Parts: sequence; C-alpha cells; structure tokens
Amino acid sequence: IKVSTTGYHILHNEHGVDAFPQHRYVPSAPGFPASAFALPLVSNAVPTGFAPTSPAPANPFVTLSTHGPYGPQFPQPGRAQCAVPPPVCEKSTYRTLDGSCNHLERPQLGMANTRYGRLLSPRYADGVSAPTASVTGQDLPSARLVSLVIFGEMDVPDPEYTLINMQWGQIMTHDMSMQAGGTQSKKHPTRCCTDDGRLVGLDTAHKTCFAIIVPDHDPVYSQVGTECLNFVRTLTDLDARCPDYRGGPAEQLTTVTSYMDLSLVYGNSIQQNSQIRAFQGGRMIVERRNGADWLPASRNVTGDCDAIEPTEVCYTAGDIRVNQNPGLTILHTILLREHNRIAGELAKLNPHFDDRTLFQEARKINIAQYQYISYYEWLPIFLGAENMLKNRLIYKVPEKAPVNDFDPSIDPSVINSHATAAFRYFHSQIEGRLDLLSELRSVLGSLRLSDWFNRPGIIEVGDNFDSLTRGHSTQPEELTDINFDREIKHFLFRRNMPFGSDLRAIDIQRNRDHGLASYNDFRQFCGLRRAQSWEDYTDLIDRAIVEKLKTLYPSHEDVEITVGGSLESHVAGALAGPTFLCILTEQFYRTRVGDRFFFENGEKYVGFTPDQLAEIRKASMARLVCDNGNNIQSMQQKAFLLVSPSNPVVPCSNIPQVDLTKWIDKKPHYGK
Ligand code: HEM
Repeated sequence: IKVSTTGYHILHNEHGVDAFPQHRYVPSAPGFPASAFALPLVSNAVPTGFAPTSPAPANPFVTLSTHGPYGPQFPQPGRAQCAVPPPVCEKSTYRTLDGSCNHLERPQLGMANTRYGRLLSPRYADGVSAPTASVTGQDLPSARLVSLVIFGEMDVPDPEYTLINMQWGQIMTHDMSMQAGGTQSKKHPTRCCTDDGRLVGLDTAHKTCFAIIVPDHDPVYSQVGTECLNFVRTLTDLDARCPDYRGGPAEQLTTVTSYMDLSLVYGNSIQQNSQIRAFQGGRMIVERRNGADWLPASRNVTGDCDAIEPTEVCYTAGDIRVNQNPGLTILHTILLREHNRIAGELAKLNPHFDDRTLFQEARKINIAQYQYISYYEWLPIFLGAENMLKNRLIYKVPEKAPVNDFDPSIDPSVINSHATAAFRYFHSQIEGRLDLLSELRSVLGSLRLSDWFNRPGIIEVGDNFDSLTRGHSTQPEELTDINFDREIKHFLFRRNMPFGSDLRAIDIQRNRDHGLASYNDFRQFCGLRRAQSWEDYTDLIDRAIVEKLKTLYPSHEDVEITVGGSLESHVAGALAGPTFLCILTEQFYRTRVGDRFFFENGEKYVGFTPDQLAEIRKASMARLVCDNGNNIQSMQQKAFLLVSPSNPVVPCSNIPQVDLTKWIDKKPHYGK
C-alpha cells in the first residue's frame, strides 16, 4: 500500500505493481481532471421536460459438473476455482488460451480465475467480506429504490451513434471479465427469493444470497406482488480458499482472461477451446444450415438457454453468455466466421501450413483486428481521442510503425471498479427495440428485447441475421445518460413472465457486494475535490439530482461509485463524467501496455511485420460486418456512427480490406 499525493491509500494490485499513476495521468481537456470547475462539461441529464417516470415511493453450478462443456471454469455454488499458473513459461509466438505466461516472470497475471484488480481498498461492512453498509450504521436505501428514484427510463435516441456501438461494448466486456459464480443464461439455481418474489428466510437462504428488496408501492413490481429480486453474491478468493489468500479483505474472482484476446470466441482454457475447435484447416467448429455457418450447438440446451425443448437453437462459444441477447449472438457469430474466413485465406496462401499454424495465425490476426477496432474506432468515442492520445492509449504513428510500449510493471487485471461500476454505465445505451432492416434500410419489423433474452434461435429465422445486423448498424443506440431502457429496468430475463429483473438495481447491489470504495473516495482518487457535504457534489451533478440523493442516503459518504459516477456531467468529447473517465482510461491503459501480445507491439517473436501491421490498421467494424453477414451488400464506412451525408451507405466493395497476402510465409518461426 502506498499513500498517494492526495493522502489516500492506493492499493497496489495483488502483485505490487503499478497503482494509479498520478505522475502519468494527463488531463484530457484543459483542466482535466485536477479542477472540476474548469472542465468543459456536458450535462448527461435530459435537458428539458425531464421528470422521473416512476414516482418516488416514501449455481448454475449445481447441475453442471466440473467436466461440463466449460470445464473447470464453472464451479459449484460456494466453490470457485483459483488459477494455477504453470511453473515455467515456454516462450511462444502465440498467446496461451488461459492468459498465462503473457507476463513471463509473473505467469498468473491476467489469467482466467484470478482476482479483479483494485484501485482503492474495499469498504466491506465487517472489513472482510460483508456488503458495504452506511457510514452512519443505518440501512442503505434499497438498490431498486435508488434505481427508481435516481435513474429514469426515458427513450432518448442517440443523435450520433448506432446500436452496434453498444453491442461491441458488450463484446469487449465479455472478453475482459466475468464475475465468478454468476450466470446470465439460466435462472440461478441459488434462490434468494421464491419464484413468486418472496424473500427466502435468512435461516434457509444460501450464504451467497443478497436479495434486492423491492420497496412498497413499487410502480411495477407491486402490480404482481414481487417483494424481492434474486441476487447471488460473487465468489471470492476467500470462498474459493485460494492457496495464496492470506487473510484480510476478500477479493472477487473473474473467470475469464483479463486481456483483450477474444477469449469469448476461443475460450479460456485449452480444454474449453478443444470443444469448439475443428482441428482441421485451422478452423473453429461451425454448423452449416441454409447456406450459412452458425455457432455450434450447446450440448446442454435447457441449461444454457431459456429453452424448454432440447431441440431449440442454443449455441456454444468461448463464453457462456453468448446466448444472452440477439445482438450479442450476432457479433459472436461474425467474429467466429471471421476466424474461419481468415483461416481459409491463409490456407490458400500457404498450403504447407498445418492446422495448428493456421489456427494460431488466424487467431492472431482476428485478435489484432479486434484490438485495432476497439482502440482506434470504438474507444475514442467513449474516452475521447484527445484524452487517449495524451494518456498514451493510442498513437499517431506511420502506418507501418510498431509501438513498443509493453511495460512489465503494469498489472493487466481488470479493475473491480471498472467492471462493476464504470463500464456498466454503458448499460444506459441499451435499446429495448431491435429493428429489422432491408438492404435498402427500410424497416421490416422489430423485436422486443425481453422476448429474446437467451433465445438466440430468432437470428436464424428467414433473413433475420442480416436484417438485425443492418438494424444494429443503422438504428441509434440510446443516449448515454441517466436513463435505462424499460426492457432492462423492469423486464430483464423475464422468461415469459410479465416482469423480470432490474439491471440498474443489480449494478448498484453488485457495487455493494464487491465492497467498492465510495463515489467520494473515487473523486479524490481521480484528483477531483473530495466532497465535505451534499452541496459539494453539485460541481458535477445536477442540483435536483443531489436533492434526491439526499432523501435516500443517510450520508453523502454513502453514495456508491456506480451511482455517483453515472450522474456526473460528461467531459466534453467523451461519454462519461470525469470520475468514470479516470477509471476507464486507467483500465484501457493497463489493458494495452500490460499485454505483451498487444497488436502494435513490434517485438520480433510476437509482433507483426511492418507490412502486416499496416494491413491490420485497415480493419473496420464496417468491413467485419460486410465480410461476415449472410449477404450484406452495403454499409456505411463508420459503422459506429449513424448514416449521414458524410457517412453514407456504400457498396461493401468500397470499404478497405486487410490484404492477407502479406502473410505469405514470411516468418521462419511459424508453427513454434
Ligand atoms: C443488451 C445488452 C446487455 C445486457 C442485457 C446486459 C446484461 C448484463 C448482466 C445481466 C450483467 C450481470 C449483472 C450482475 O449480476 O452483476 C452484466 C454485467 C456487465 N455488463 Fe452488461 N449487459 C448488456 C450490455 C452491456 C454493455 C453495452 C456494456 C458496456 C459497454 C456492459 C458492461 C457490463 C459489465 C462491465 C458487466 C460486469 C462484467 C463482469 O465482470 O462480470 N454490458 N450485464
């Protein structure tokens, strides 16, 4: 533990590497983030006519054996796995599947089944693992109540960005982290509430239960008498009895690799990968139906999907969450098809390559394109290009020039406050209506999101795959603001019931479950002024909202980072306020420089040749969609941006392509 310049304790991540580098962080816009008052801020509240739409009232694992399709990654309730790094690292040209040995001296860094990182010490009620309580000793307001009173549910389309922007974010999220013990597909076998929404008595409830209490007079749930939303705590190193747990505060485990390595496509272990890999021509397994390639079928349809019949469509991929919503499943399919497309091209160009070389080279190119799109096309929208350049998350360099910024002192682990608070702010972008569009971009129909959670078969019906993909790249996402779509606020995973759960309430409850440091702590940590009173929050949060917070929380010190961070006015040029922007920037800095295999690294054994790198830098979201739809003929060049006179829909042939001839047997070390 180090004391920062602000006097706050900064926790090193587990391995004692870099903490928040106050010396490194460069303000984005003038004055950022040192003085909140100098910030060019953009309000994220709805400017006019805003009124809260709701009145403020006063183990998937039981059934899955550890030898299931996902291998040892899915433990029994109350038991989680702790990663076991290999004793010695082999120096390889390619990434491992479980993330081990990316860092050669600390092979466990960024591995699947390790702890999230922390920026600030946890704030558990008992100092060890109990969910955060109020600093006053009183009860915190119900997370559902906070969701209802503070967050709106207005439908405000974004004036600039398409829905595929939101969908790519979920892909990145699923690549980077997954809290241990959770499921987003099947109803959780640990029941903290009965099926008709009553609280299970504390004496009988499982020890991981932390149900969300629905307030009296809830405008939605009171209609059906729901008093309780199921919520199961994330498993920690303490629960898992990790051999290196040495007492002290528990740390949550994440079951996927932290790296941006398309683990959601390839899996998080050799075992998981071998179930979805064809072992022929470097390809991944696909199933051919109606002239198109689809993700392979799950072997546990009724377990992995919201399915009644084992014959229903339900997929398997490198990530169990693949079936969660149609847009997610479509991007999974596109990334899988892209792998096989690349493998097929490479096989033609290099007939002497064996299956393993083809697989690893195609994987390496697929990951590189994905990292390029994420860092150079997607992240600038969220974090601001200027902020990213200043903080060395991206570079302006000649097209063939590598950037050798791997830093072995940086821990690439996904930071708890990033995954549990900051990155979830973008749940605000979710749209509950999914449009189906023709090639001419006329609306053919639309789907209601909550009808299709964990029911992916809809993407194979008729022309839906292409129509939905065109819809996602044409229709606007929801504005990034304090509103969360009703489909996720009252109908999440409703499974044919009138109502479902509330994702915003879950996000807030998860913040308490993980014992994240408070909003005020993070303000200070990010170089903003620590608030001494409610009044001090009005520098970044609308006064009317601060007034509402005041009615809910016993103290201003109780406001969670998930809540406070989501209420700040945005920094100009970014889609988040200064506190979330600080966390997000830190995360994506670590994800880049802590990854020895980052695509811009020109190191001899892991990097691309200058010619190859120049090709990777031609990749785009638009091209990815063009190449991997069933029959998509046209797309706007900037698929994350709405179609406009400066971003018109053009034939796919006009969109630059990565030229794979640059991969004709150049490297003498292929196959190692
Ligand atoms: C239709 C779209 C989406 C749905 C239905 C959805 C739903 C969910 C659910 C149910 C969880 C688990 C909540 C919990 O139990 O704590 C979750 C976690 C999360 N979501 Fe989303 N989400 C969507 C899109 C997104 C997007 C666009 C982003 C960010 C750009 C995002 C970021 C996250 C993050 C960071 C987590 C935590 C991951 C972890 O470490 O386990 N999600 N989401």
